[in-house]
Amino acid sequence: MATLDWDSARNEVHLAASEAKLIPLRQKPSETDGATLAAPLTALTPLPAFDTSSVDGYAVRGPGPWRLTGRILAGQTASEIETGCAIEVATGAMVPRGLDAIVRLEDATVTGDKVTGTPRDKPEWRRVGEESELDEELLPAGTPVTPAVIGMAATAGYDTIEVRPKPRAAVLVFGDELASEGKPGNGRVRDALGPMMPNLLRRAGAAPVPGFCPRGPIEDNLDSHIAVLRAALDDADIVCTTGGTMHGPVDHLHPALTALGAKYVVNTVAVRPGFPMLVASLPGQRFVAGLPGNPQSAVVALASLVVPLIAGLSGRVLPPLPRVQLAADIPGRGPDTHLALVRQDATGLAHPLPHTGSSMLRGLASAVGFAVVEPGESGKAGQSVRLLPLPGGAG
Ligand SMILES: Nc1nc2c(c(=O)[nH]1)N[C@H]1C(S)=C(S)[C@@H](COP(=O)(O)OP(=O)(O)OC[C@H]3O[C@@H](n4cnc5c(N)ncnc54)[C@H](O)[C@@H]3O)O[C@H]1N2
Ligand code: MOO
Repeated sequence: MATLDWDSARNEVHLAASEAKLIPLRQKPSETDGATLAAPLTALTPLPAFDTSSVDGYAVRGPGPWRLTGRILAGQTASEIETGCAIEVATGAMVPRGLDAIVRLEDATVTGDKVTGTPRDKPEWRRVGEESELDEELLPAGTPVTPAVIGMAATAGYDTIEVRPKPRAAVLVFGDELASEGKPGNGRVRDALGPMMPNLLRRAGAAPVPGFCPRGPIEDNLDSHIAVLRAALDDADIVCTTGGTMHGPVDHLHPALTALGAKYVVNTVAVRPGFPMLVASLPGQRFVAGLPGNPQSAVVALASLVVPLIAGLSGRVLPPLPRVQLAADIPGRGPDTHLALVRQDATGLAHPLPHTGSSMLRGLASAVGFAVVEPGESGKAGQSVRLLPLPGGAG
């Protein structure tokens, strides 16, 4: 399979994942934070569902003074008000039919059962259907569920809503040279990706699979790779592997994928760093994302391909990329897209960071994301470019 340009690779992954969208579930709104609406949220009643007082005061009909005949508290039902009468109403209460105005508590004088006062110019109650008509679409399918969406669903009277869950993700770390504790040295490096990737995936909207987030370091032989991939694919929609994407003596990812019957969606991308990144689909609507071993390259691959994978499986659009203005020049990388680490200052200007080698994490740790320098171009100070956000990146 030929190397794809960076935008095509993202689109291909999003398309393949959209065709394998996760099956919707019905859940209580409060349990759906981070999921995605599988169907439009429509108004089950007009909103508000009844004319509702927006102040504490007196509903009145006809010219004053008015005779105080009753009280309606929030939660009670209201009938009609007669001419010449006043009914005390609380904020949030249903207003009586036929009212002309509401006189605020602080604008009213009550003497015995007589109410006088002057209503304000604007009506002091919310009209039925003011926010939405019955059956109006409040939010489209594909909307990410946030706490505000949960509140909207509850307000609209939903006991359950139909959502696609967060894709379940596993992380398999390959590399016999990796140590899980202690200081690096004597040919061994600390595993940076095992601790980092599950947290990045969580920030990117996936649900880490217990026991597989991370799993590793996995022994560098083909049988171990096949066995652990098979086990992870039982429980995960997305299995992210780190390392072994090349064809060195102990790089077993490609042969393992072949043994499992995987089909490449993307296999290498014209982007620097991170070009050996891949996404493959497996039977049962499962995906493997092969992230290169160099730590920054693995993160580039996650932001480039796994974020669209999560979006597609969730039934969301490919997240549009914001734009930033560059504070300084950034070199291009010939025919490849260059993803350059940047931090943003308080005015929003994007400053290129030092320590950008693909084996380094120092620049990444201060980055908001990657400035996208287009193929064949270089970035110029003052230029507006796309920003690939780093999930959970520095603010
Ligand atoms: N002959 C060639 N060799 C390499 C090329 C190339 O074009 N021709 N490209 C280099 C680039 S660029 C990358 S990126 C890597 C990708 O290699 P792999 O995905 O097979 O990764 P590994 O070889 O397993 O590891 C690469 C590097 O990263 C370190 N590593 C791996 N995992 C971790 C981890 N969890 N935490 C910290 N560091 C990790 C590993 O020790 C290696 O130094 O291929 C190049 N080679
Ligand atoms: O492509 Mo590598 O991922 O530059 O380090």
